[in-house]
Amino acid sequence: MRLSQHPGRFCHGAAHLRREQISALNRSQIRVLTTSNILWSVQKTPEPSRSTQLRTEATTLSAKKSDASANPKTPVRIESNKKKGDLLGESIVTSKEQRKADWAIMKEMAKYLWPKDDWGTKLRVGTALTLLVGAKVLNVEVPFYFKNIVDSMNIDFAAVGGTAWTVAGSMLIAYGATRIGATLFQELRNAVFASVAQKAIRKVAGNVFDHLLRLDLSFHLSRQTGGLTRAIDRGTKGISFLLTSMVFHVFPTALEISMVCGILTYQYGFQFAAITAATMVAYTAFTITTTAWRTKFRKQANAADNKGATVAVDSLINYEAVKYFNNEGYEVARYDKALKAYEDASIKVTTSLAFLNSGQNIIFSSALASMMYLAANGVATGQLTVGDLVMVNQLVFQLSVPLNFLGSVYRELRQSLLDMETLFNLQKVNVNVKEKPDAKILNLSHGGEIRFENVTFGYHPDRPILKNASFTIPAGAKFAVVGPSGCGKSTILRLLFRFYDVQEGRILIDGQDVRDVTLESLRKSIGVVPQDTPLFNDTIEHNIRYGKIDASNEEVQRAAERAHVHELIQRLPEGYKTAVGERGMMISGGEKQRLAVSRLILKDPPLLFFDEATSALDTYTEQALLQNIKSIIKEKARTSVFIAHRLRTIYDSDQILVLKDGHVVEKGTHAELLEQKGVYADLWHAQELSLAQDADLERNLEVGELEVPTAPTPTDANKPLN
Ligand SMILES: Nc1ncnc2c1ncn2[C@@H]1O[C@H](COP(=O)(O)OP(=O)(O)OP(=O)(O)O)[C@@H](O)[C@H]1O
Repeated sequence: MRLSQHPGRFCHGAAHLRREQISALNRSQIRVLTTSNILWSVQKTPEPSRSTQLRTEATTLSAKKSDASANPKTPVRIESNKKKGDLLGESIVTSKEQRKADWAIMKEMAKYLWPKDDWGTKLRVGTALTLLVGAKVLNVEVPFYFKNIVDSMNIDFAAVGGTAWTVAGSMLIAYGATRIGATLFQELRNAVFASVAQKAIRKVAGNVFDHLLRLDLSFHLSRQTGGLTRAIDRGTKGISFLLTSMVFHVFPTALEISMVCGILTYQYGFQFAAITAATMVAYTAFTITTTAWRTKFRKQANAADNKGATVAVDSLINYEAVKYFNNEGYEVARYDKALKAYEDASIKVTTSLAFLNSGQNIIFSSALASMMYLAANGVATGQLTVGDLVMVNQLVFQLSVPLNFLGSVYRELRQSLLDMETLFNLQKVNVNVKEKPDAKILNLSHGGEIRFENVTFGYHPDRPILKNASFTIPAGAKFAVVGPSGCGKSTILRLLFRFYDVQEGRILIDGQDVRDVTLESLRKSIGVVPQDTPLFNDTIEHNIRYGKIDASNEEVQRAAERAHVHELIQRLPEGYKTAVGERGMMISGGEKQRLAVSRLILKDPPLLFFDEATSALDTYTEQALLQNIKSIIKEKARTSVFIAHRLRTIYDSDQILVLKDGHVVEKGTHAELLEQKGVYADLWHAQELSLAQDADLERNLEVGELEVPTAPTPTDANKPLN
């Protein structure tokens, strides 16, 4: 059972909780509730304490997402001069820019067609081209045989005697064989070329994925997963089309048109060739201009498609939040809005396609009719035979296939280029946190002392989170960071891990600036148990082993034992093979935290960070796990940093740092801080008081009916509660 996050609502409602309702709560929940209300009032922050917040990752994720996306200054830089919306193909750019981008993509793709040092691919492309020329030559021969068959049949069979076979037999065989040959060559060509396109797809998709994983956290926090995956999907499909069309459509159609024009000129004079050439020019010009006009509808459809996918994925990821607030109708309406936009754009795409098809057909049919008129005239004047008339018809008609193709190819080509542009733009997103070319391997020979020197940092320049913060975490010490929610505790870890770089000051580990060492050695040295454990939609075993991919089953089990989760896993019907669900939604928050500790144990790093690592555990499991964490820290004298709201979990630290409003306000041991009677002392007393109350509450629960005390108001935060 979860309770209201709102302190005000809680104090109002809790007073009226009846005995049976209270009994239904588990005791640790009651304790957490009272503690958090006191904390809230002591800190005087408008936010409820983290302990009472719904701990669904979904809520956190969406909150951070909206936070990041709401701010236009999200630190994502894109090299191109277009807006961020371009990433998903949403903004309309000028045709000149578009052409430049198209050419860049074509050039890039040409590298995959003729890759340096890859003789296998070159051989395949060469063979495919030879087969293609063969198929086209055979194709152009078909009308010749047809003409000869018609001419040889143009006799009086009754007078001459014999059959069609004796008269036109060889021509019929040649006609059939040429047609079969052309088809075989074409299919063989497709088979030979298939691996070239597939290899290119694999390579580009792999590069994009690799780049995405290297991008900054800030990019991923502001990403729209649904739209992104859709764009990648379309982009990779576009690669295959672009490569195929570059080799099989543009080049061969040009070849076929030239051959037909040549034959017509040679056989029947320039008039025929002139009509063919004029038709080609008109056809191509019409296709290009109409397609350019239609492109904007396609872009709109793409943007709406991405939006729809984003809304759908976001709603499904946040399924629990949707249910908590009965917002199914709202989500469906949001999705429907995107679908409606897609519907409108798609209708425009289809109607404009009808216009394009009709125009192409009118141009082509007019040309065919004119040629037929010229040929019929020739037959009437005795200059041409009926076979010639048929041949002209067939030659020109045969052109309609590649031409029609060319029209749709151009259309699809534009579409593919658009989709691929999104894909290629993703590869251009800049990584802000870069490794220096001369970066060194982090050397921890001094035991892992961490020093923040005058560090100023804000996710957005106008809202600093840490302000000139300086402190030292001694090597091998147990160090704690406390302070009100949102004061920047987790930010310390993100900076140390170099998810972000500081704006001023520097962070040193054993005297080395984190910006001067390789990212790999830095991140390898730091182990983190985060607030919200990211889990893969796989088995428990896979998720634990993620700390050390090559760990043996025994190592995995040993890590689980030390994290106090082994027994629990064994009780599950499928044990270590139990699936945890998407983002670990099928296991509890406490189980997730223990899996995170198991991972950390397997990773075995020298510097440890625990960001509210035990906040979701009951007191008993928390104490047991903390004991084990202590032994892990001690066994190699590791530097460890604990971020905690519950001061009882960190009071025995070698040093405690109190942060407030981005400043270090106090530091010292527990005893020293109590002596100072400052923020820490207030928090400590408030929490102790609440624990005493919890004990009372638990005792009273055992003896009879009771009213839960209301939460204190901010003004009486330090007074004893009744
Ligand atoms: N990626 C981000 N982009 C913008 N602002 C952020 C981002 N991450 C955190 N913040 C903001 O920075 C501030 C400090 O965040 P941080 O997570 O360090 O707080 P915290 O002290 O660990 O809080 P808590 O105790 O609630 O975990 C918060 O106001 C938070 O909203």
